[in-house]
Amino acid sequence: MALTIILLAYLLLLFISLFLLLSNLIPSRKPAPKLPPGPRKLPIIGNLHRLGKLPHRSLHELSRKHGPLMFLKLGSVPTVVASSADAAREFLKTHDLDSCSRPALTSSSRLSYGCSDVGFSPYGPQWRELRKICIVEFFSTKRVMMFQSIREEEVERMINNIAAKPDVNLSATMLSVSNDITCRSALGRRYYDHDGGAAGEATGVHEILVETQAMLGGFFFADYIPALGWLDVLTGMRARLQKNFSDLDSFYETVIQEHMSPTTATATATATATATATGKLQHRGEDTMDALLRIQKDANHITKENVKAILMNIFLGGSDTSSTVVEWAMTELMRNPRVMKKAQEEVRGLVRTKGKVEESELPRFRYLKCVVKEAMRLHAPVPLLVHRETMQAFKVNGFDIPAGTRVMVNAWAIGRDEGSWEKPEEFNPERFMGSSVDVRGHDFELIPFGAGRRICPGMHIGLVLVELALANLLYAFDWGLPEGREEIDMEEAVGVTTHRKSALRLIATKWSLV
Ligand code: HEM
Repeated sequence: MALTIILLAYLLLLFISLFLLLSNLIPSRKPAPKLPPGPRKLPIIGNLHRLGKLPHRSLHELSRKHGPLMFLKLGSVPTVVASSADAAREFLKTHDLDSCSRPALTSSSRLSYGCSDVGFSPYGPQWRELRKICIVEFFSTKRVMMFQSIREEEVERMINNIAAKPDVNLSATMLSVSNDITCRSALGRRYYDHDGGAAGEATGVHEILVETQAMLGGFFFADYIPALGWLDVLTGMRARLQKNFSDLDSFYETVIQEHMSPTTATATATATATATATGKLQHRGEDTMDALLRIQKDANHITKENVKAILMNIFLGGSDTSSTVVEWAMTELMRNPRVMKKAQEEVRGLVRTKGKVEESELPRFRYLKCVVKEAMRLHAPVPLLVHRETMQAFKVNGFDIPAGTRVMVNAWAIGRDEGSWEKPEEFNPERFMGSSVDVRGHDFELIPFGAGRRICPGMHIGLVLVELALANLLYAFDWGLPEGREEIDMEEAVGVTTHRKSALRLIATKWSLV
């Protein structure tokens, strides 16, 4: 009996030893992923404290130490940052399909009716369908041509306003012009009062959009440490977001009602082209809003929320970005009189006594195009592009990029990368003369519009507006600083789009050939 017990105990021990041995040989857990290098993380917040006020600059500094492919933990969110052309190519081309979704952030989700739009929608059938609709109804060459007269009229109006009041807040003026053009193209008329504010300051829907920008660039705990999301209520951010959402929603409702009301319907049907002095009704056939409502009526699954969310994309994309490029281009031209003179000579030499620059002339301005590229290289308007999220795990340069990782491509840092650019801090448009490097998403050292599946669909509209506005500003006026000012500061404001911190105030002197 005792022998049997000893034998059983021995067999049990043998079994346990074998089990332990085998479980050691066959690891039950996957090996830890080999993540790209990055700074040391703190408990709970990870690397959140390293983002600073201007994340594109802080991340650029960090990438100097940790390399162009860097891994951070922002709160509990795994994040990879690409800061060179090669690293960007990996995410926007080689692994574009694996990394072309968008994270659902607090503000973008709310303002896009739960990601019912194009810009913040996750990758999938809904995004594909809405993007296609937008490309046909707003971004196609046909539509861009249709809106040409609106752009030319609004830029001419801007030039006349400046001639009347030569002490100009160019930042506000440009924002108003691009907002007016977007409103007239997409909604059929202007929607705010230009002259209500001082010195070109905007009022009405424009103010709402400024707040929208602040919300999209604002910090929400819920986006990084979900367990602390309740702090967003205490900081007042939730209430601000809700107020902004309600303001935008009432604006969309007004526009929709106007487009559905019989008077507007008649105006649209008869395709009137009445440009009134007040700019209150300026329909030119079907505008984008009419088209979206038509599609919504025909396709049951396109909701009113989809329509409103797409409008938000068009407004944000259309107003803020192009004006930022002109703002920084003029800033750099003021700091570089040689370049200013050369650009003015080109425009004035080709346009001569015509009195204004029209869109048909833009292809002839080779140097001006270089100025625009150089301004976008040094001042990428959306410095971290729009954040992406990986859908699959994949490898980059031997490092693991897990699924669900947030991807930030630092276009601002790439534009200043010594590996891609000679003397990157210098504003030197000549670097593009005779170079094939372009902004259209093929040359990863210059990607102000992003690249790959999510590339900006409004690139063509944006570029035309920037070139038209800049060419007219350079043609019509000589520019100086206000009295007592010797130089222009270069500080950037906080936000998704990087504007100047202080408005660009300049004095315009009318130029004429005779
Ligand atoms: C100079 C002008 C502009 C610049 C620099 C710019 C920049 C960008 C960037 C960087 C992205 C993100 C690309 C990515 O994720 O890879 C983007 C996306 C987008 N932009 Fe623009 N943009 C401009 C003009 C416009 C205009 C005029 C519109 C519309 C009227 C517009 C509408 C959009 C939309 C809807 C998206 C989202 C695309 C998607 O996620 O599929 N943009 N833009």
